[in-house]
Amino acid sequence: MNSQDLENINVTSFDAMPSPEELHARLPLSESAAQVVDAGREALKNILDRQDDRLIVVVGPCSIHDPVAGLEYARRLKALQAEVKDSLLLVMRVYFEKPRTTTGWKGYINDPFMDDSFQVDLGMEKARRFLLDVCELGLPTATEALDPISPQYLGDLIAWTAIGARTTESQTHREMSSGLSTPVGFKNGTDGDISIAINAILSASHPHSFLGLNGQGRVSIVRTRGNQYGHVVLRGGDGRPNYDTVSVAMAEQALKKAKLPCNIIVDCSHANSYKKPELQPLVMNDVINQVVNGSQALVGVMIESNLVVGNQKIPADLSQLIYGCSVTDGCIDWASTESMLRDAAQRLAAAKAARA
Ligand SMILES: O=C[C@H](O)[C@H](O)COP(=O)(O)O
Ligand SMILES: C=C(OP(=O)(O)O)C(=O)O
Repeated sequence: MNSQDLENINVTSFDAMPSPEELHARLPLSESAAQVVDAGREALKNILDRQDDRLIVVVGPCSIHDPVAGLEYARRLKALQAEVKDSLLLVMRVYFEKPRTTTGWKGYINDPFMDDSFQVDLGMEKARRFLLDVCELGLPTATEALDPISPQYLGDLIAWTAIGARTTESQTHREMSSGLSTPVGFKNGTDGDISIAINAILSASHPHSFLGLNGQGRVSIVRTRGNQYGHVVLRGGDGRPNYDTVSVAMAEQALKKAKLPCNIIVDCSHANSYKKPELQPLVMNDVINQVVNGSQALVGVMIESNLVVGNQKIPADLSQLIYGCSVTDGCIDWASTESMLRDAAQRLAAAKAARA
């Protein structure tokens, strides 16, 4: 017997990917996109450092599956940005990698044509093209980093990163976060446990050495500095919300006990709205009340929003897809998004004026 008889028994093939440098050469970062990414990251860090009193709003589709609809969404969000920019820092959710509870479509990178052809090489290229387009419109982007290799391909176009509820406890994701160039929001677990997010912030703030890929696509020992901009994202769990004042105060106490900055973002979707998109405005309203009433810990919100309300199953005949409607979690529609963001901006501006 030799190694070949014993290894990769359950692997059917290895198909080579272009290296991160090859993809960067094909779709280079433009000067205008670079300015947007850099300014977005700086603004996020300033909010986390309390040098900027605006609220972070990570808003956009649960997942990108149609770049045409995604860009239409981005254009609308960009127009709204001008109106609310004094109170809100808008960062568009551009999620390409979906962690599934069991199985399901795993996102635009994994299966860009939604036909189980899994053309990951094209998915990565299309994802990079889309991020470039959004940044060039003038919007900073947010994504979930699920695959630890993807940031080498896309990281220069991202301003904010989430580690999801299913991976916050994973050492691989904590190590990766320690080297990411963006602030990183760690979700509480699907069972509602926030201690794993706090442990993740602590772990990611330290240097790590681990296996990864360099720009040439060569397996490397990655040595990181540690990321000082980790924070908690409360998304509810175990069928219960955790955005209320008591839950936020408990999260704040836990952060203080761990000697970490008290920076909390509330995800208005997922278990905080029982996965019912129409409840997201109520969650957002509650968070704005808390901020207006003086909460020091709440620095942002996340909203799952699309052109059209709700979600749809991926049909066998893709021509039947509803334009602008999520194929993963349900989203609020554009009109509700606009009115939620305008309302929040007005209330925050009025509270600031009253304090002045
Ligand atoms: O935000 C997305 C979903 O909640 C997450 O990917 C899990 O989805 P699933 O339970 O439908 O697999
Ligand atoms: C998967 C997501 O969230 P969570 O990790 O909180 O389930 C998401 O925001 O798309």
